[in-house]
Amino acid sequence: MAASSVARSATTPLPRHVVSKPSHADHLPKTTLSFESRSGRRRIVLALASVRSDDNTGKIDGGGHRNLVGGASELKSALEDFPYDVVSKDLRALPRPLSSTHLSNPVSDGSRLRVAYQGVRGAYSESAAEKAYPNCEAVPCEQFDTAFEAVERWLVDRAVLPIENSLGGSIHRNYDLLLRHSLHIVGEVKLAVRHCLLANHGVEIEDLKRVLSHPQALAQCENTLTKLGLVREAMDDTAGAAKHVAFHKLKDTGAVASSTAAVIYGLQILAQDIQDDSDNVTRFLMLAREPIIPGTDKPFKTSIVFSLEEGPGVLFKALAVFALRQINLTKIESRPLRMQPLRASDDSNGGLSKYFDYLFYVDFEASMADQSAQNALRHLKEFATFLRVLGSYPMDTSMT
Ligand SMILES: O=C(O)C(=O)C[C@]1(C(=O)O)C=C[C@@H](O)C=C1
Repeated sequence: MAASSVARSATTPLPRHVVSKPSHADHLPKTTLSFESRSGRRRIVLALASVRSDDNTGKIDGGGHRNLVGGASELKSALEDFPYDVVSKDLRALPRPLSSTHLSNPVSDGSRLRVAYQGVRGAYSESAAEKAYPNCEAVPCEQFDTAFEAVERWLVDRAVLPIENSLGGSIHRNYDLLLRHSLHIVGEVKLAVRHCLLANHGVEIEDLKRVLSHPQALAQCENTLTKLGLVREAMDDTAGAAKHVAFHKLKDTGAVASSTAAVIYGLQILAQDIQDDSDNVTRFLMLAREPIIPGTDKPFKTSIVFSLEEGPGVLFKALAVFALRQINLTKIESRPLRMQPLRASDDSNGGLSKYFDYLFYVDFEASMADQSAQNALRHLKEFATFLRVLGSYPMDTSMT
């Protein structure tokens, strides 16, 4: 927290109520009060237990609760309860993730490409954003939806979000959001994910009873965590789990996260490479407001989503449009058609059957600039009830 002070004036009264409650991912204490300087430049955030700011005498000093001058006694005692000293200066200086409430407040210095990712500093998604866009300004977002919205509202230029992992499988939420939003896939990036078991200094592996992490990360370390007999608890992201363990100085709880998160949050690494397979790779999508012009100068991939009529062999027919043209499919995923998950239809026995309705997401190895890809999609359109091209983009052919 900065050491400047903000005086209270008649025109800028202190807020009477709690400004925001932290989300599951925000492990700063229970309540956050924000104060803005009159110039609007400096924002001071006090994170407290529940406080009424009925102080009408003094000023709040941003240097910390020990410097609080002339404030309400309630505020003072609340600040005393707040475990301030568990947070290092660096930890407090970290950017707070964007939440949907921040989305009406655009900030940009206009210089570096701003790239949204889900999680807090030290998340694998941050590394993926930096790999996809070297020298970018990686912008943390609380949720996947927030990252989509941040691009749509021009708060950031791109988003980099996980879509599948070689051990844990698909990140279904992002498949659903791809359809709900109108962003374009402009690239992909693969990241080798090497998980560590982190804990506070002085804690031994035998002391641990629980472990916190992102559900995908917990799933990728299933064997190790089972062997250790640890109770798993889901958090919004791996680095958020590390931050929580550090902030609360937990002694019986570890986190599954990256070695970068260990450094940022001052934790020790109890075990390295704890994922079930050493080849653990997450594929991330690069998303933008505008599509890129597909080329043929390098290997391209195209991602589409479609739905089909109910009937024998329709999915076979849909996939055949690619096989007929020697186009290789790299991924197929089906998701419930949420607007209309069940369809009633006359069945051959004269009754009324109910079918689940699906959306099919397919990635294929061809550029939309290739005639064969255009022909395949024209063919598919003849019987698909819905078809959207999500993007045609250069393949990440690196080994990670
Ligand atoms: O929690 C993180 O650090 C993330 O970046 C999220 C995420 C995911 O959603 O799959 C990304 C990569 C790993 O597969 C584990 C977790």
